[in-house]
Amino acid sequence: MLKTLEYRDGKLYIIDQTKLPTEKEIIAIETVEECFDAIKKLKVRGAPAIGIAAAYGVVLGIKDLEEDDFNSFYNELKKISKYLGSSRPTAVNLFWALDRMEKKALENKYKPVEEIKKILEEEAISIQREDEKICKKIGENGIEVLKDGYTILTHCNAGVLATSKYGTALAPIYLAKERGWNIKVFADETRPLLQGSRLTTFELMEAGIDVTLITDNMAAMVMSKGWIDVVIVGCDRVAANGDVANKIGTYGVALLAKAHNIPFYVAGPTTTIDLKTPTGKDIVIEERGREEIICGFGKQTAPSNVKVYNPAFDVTPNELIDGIITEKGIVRAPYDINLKTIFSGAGGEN
Ligand SMILES: CSC[C@H]1O[C@H](OP(=O)(O)O)[C@H](O)[C@@H]1O
Repeated sequence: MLKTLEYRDGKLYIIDQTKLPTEKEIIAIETVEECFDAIKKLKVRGAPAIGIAAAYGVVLGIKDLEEDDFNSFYNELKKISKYLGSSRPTAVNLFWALDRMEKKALENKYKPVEEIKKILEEEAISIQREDEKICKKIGENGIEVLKDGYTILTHCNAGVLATSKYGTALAPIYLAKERGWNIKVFADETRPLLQGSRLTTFELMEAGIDVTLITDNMAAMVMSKGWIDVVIVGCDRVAANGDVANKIGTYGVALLAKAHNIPFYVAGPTTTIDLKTPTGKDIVIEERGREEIICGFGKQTAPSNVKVYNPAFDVTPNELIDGIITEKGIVRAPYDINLKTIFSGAGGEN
């Protein structure tokens, strides 16, 4: 299985996902600026992977700090955290990971700064290791919505490349394959950055899983033919009422699934659930550059001065979602109650 991120000898190694599928280039990230750039340019991407990378970004940013009193050190750490947090606004895992690193520093405020740096390095490693276990659990919980012989449609990439391992939406598919089930996948190409055609097809084929690439505007026809048994997608932020921000186009896929009576599931760790954000209307949607649409991957496909709107995410209202597959179980409606329940540790199928 691919390894999206690896921290060793004080450097963060990532697959540069902007080069996939034609080049599998591993790059070393040695500074917080390089980490910011990698997240901003989607060299590393996907909510959990962004959070893990940002945690290591804090480690890289503090390693050469010379402040030896806690308050000065902590002020610098907060600046580094704020800087990394300005890279992308929608995936809540980024902010969750940064908050966790800040809290860890505060918990150890009476220790020597050099010891705190070591503790924070260990905290970032823990975040990555925990994500591996969480994604495996999402796979185990998510397999409940699959059957041997099923065909799944997915959008964007919520696989290994978006996490530390296994993925979220793709985790149940990998587990089904391990169990010897006959599983097929239709992957939306997912314009404009083509995470589906560049990344999802790449990683599923590497794993020997039957995947068919379709353009985004084919999903309706494929569903109308009865070829899809279930839709599973990832998530970048789940609001307290169960509205979900995910890659642009997800909302349309959810509407199509409803129209064709196809179950629609979202998969993600509880670190992607944001109880502080009441509804999907309150989620900040990242808008990206015009060049991604009019000049995607090197070919100009529109007049250079055409007006462009390029939101990287959209929001799927909770009423279109049959369940949210987490490491603590599958959360179902009423989401405003049941999302709080899994945070109270009660967890499990609702
Ligand atoms: C497992 S989270 C994956 C999630 O993140 C992707 O966004 P991006 O490629 O812009 O980082 C997409 O929304 C996926 O569903």
